[in-house]
Parts: sequence; structure tokens; C-alpha cells
Amino acid sequence: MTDHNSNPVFHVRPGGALSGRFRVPGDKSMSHRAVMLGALAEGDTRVEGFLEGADALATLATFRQLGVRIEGPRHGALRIRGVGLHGLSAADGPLDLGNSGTSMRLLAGLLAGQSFDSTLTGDDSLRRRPMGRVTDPLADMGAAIETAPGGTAPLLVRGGRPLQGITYQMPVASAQVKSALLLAGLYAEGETWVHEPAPTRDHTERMLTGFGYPVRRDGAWSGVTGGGRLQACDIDVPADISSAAFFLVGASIAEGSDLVLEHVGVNPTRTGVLDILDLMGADIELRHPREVGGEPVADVHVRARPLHGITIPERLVPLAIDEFPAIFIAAACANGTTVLTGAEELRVKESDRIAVMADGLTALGIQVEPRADGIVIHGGTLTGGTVDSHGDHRIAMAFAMAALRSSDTVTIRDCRNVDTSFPGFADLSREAGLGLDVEHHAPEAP
Ligand SMILES: O=C(O)C1=C[C@@H](OP(=O)(O)O)[C@@H](O)[C@H](O)C1
Ligand SMILES: C=C(OP(=O)(O)O)C(=O)O
Repeated sequence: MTDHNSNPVFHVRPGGALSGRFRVPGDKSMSHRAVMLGALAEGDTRVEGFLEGADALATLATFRQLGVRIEGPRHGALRIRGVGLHGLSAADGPLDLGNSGTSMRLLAGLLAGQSFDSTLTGDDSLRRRPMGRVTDPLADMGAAIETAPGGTAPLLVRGGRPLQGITYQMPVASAQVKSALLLAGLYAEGETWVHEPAPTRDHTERMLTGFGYPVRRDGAWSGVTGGGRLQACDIDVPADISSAAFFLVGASIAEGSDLVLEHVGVNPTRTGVLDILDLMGADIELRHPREVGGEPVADVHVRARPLHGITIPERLVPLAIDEFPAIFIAAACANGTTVLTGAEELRVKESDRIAVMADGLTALGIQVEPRADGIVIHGGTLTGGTVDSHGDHRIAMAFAMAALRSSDTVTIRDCRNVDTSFPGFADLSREAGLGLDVEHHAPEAP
């Protein structure tokens, strides 16, 4: 377990290979939604495979503050005593969502439909991220949400406002915006329809359907009608493909690697990383494809194979949006040049993932050309060196895998947030063959 009073530094020895068969922790997107929809349902919802990482735990703590009784998590199992769509009660203080953009944006929509006020806040990173993308369309529905100057958190979500359904075409392909509007739509008069400019993860739509709430889907449109009910159900959360991605890349780049990742969620709105690695020449095979609770799942077998640079098709960007830090490491180890465009969203994640990855790759001797909406990465030889993750969990884990191909130790600073999405990453990756040591640092005085 990570010591939350310290800011760990990873030291990763060069070389090695990854092998074994294991299951990475539960899907973060589905874990958030399981708690939210379970809380709003009538009856008890049992969840298995819940992600016990800080982001999903922030959502869970929020619903406890909103008066929902939740037992667990115990080894990924939860029992949520649903209170029904209108059964939440006002929290006794601000809701602190830590590092989690998904929690804040989805809750902005859900809480806009309540009879009471709520304040949503988070850490420094979350308080820098754009919230206007949800508060503007929610205002069109009749919500009253106050933001800090610049449209950032803290958000004061006023309750007791009647909401009306809207028809909204999203300017960015965002599952968080789509989900926020659909959740507000549960409380709105009439129909709420959201159009996505490119396919984004559809866990909200699938899970609402699993809870017996009708969702209409028509091409790029998703729609709900307010005033229905959610019926409790059982949810089996698969392993998170976004966490699996570090091992897919690590095993692809490290000669001699051979890994099986079990029970991975392979919803087609999430498998861009598999398509991109396939285009780069990776050896990845899906075994025993099956459907679990309305979500496709498979065991993923990966073996090392030389990769080559590619121009990443823009249509794959939203389908791999969280996997780019790992994909950039694959590109750095590939023969030739990889070009990414159409990915300006990476600049407003937990960190500016284009700038922070470009700096880290440069520090490890790789030639890169960052662009406003992407990056060009020239595959080369990784030296050792020190990189700063800027508190971004995915950047820390991506650079840990880079050491498999570096000539000297890779040191990664500011790894405290790895626990947000992947508790146990250090131990699991060590068991798989990574030479990772964790050094704990006391936090700096404010
Ligand atoms: O809906 C979700 O669970 C998520 C959607 C994506 O964000 P955007 O909707 O901002 O693209 C993704 O980056 C995030 O990690 C999780
Ligand atoms: C972008 C991410 O999460 P969130 O937006 O929920 O902070 C992520 O996990 O990579």
C-alpha cells in the first residue's frame, strides 16, 4: 500500500522482461458509475471487481456523504443500499473529489437534479481542469452552477431548479460530458439527447440499461427521458484496459516477455490501444471473448515483438484517450517515427500529457516534436535519467515501463497519484519482472 503521507519516487532498473498471468484492478470508469447508479437505484446493488483506488473511493465517499449506506469495499466487493432517484440528502460539507475529473463532471450533472445545494472541489490538478464543458450545457437545461473564475472548480451546484431536457451536440468527444448530461436528463422534464462528434466510452448507456432505465441510441446520439426508475442489479466490473495498457506496452517492448492479463474489459469504445499497438506490429491476442453484465471481456495475451512507428488514425484518439502516455513509450521504442494529431484533449487531463511526456522522453534521450494537438516521436535508444510525472498517475506508470528498454536507471518523481487508478502497481509490476524500487519522501511543507 502506498503511504499517503509521502510522495513516492520510483527507481526502475534497466532491462528485464515481463511474464506471468494476472488480473489488473477494476475499471475506473465503470467503478464510478456502479456507485452512482447503485446509489440512485431502488434496492441493493452488489458490485464485484470495484476499483479500490483513490478516484473511485472519492466517488464512494461522496455518496456516503449524500446519505447512501454502502458496505465495503472488501476485496473489490460492495453492497450499495440504493435510495432511489430522489432519496439523496444534502452533504454536511464540500464534496472533495481529489484528482478525479470523472467524479466531478458526472456529479455536476447528477447533483443539478437534486433539491439541495452541493459544493464540489478537488486537488490542485482537478481545480485547474475545464468544467465549463459540463456547466454550460447543464445551464441550458436550467441548472444553476457557480464556478471559480475561468470555469473551474470549486463548483457550487444549486439544487431545487427544475431541469428541462435538451438536444446537445458536444464540441469535444467526451464521455464525461455525455454522461453528465444523461444523468441530469434522468431528472429533466422530457427528453435529453446528446450527440458525440466521435464515439466515446458508452459505459453510462450500458449500465443505465442494466439498471432497467431505457436509453435510446441512434447513431452518434444517446437519449434518455426523465422521470423513470433504476432497479438495483449486480455488477461485475472487469479489469481496467487503461491499467492493462502499461503491461501491454511493457511486454511488447521488452524482448522475451510473455504475459496474460485476465478478465480485461474490451468494450469497443475502449480498445483503441489494442488497435494502435496492432498497427505498430505488436503481438496481442484476445482469448476467450465473453460478455459479462453487458460489457465485453477477454483475457489478453501479449508477447514481445519489434514495433514500428505509425501515423495514428485520428478516429482512434477518443478510443485510446487515457492510454497515450503508455503508447508514447511504445513509440519511443519503435523503429521509425510515430505521429499523433487530433489529441488536444491530452492537454487538459491530470497534467498536460503532451508537454509532460515530451519533457520526460527528451530527458531519456528521445527526439520529440510536441504540437498543439499531438506529438511526433522519433523512435530511438532510451538512456536512463530522471523524469517528473507532475503528479499524473498514467505518466508515472508509463515511464516505469520505459526502463525495460533503457540503458540506465529511470527515476520518476511525484508518483503519489499512482494509487488513484492502480493501487498495487509497484508490487504487481515487480512480480511481473520490472526492477522497480519505491522510495518514500515526506511531503514538502506548504
Ligand atoms: O467517462 C469517463 O469515465 C472518462 C472519460 C474520459 O474523459 P473525457 O470525457 O474528458 O474524454 C477519460 O479520459 C477519463 O479517464 C474517464
Ligand atoms: C483522465 C483521467 O481521469 P479523470 O478525467 O477521471 O481524472 C485518467 O484516468 O486518465
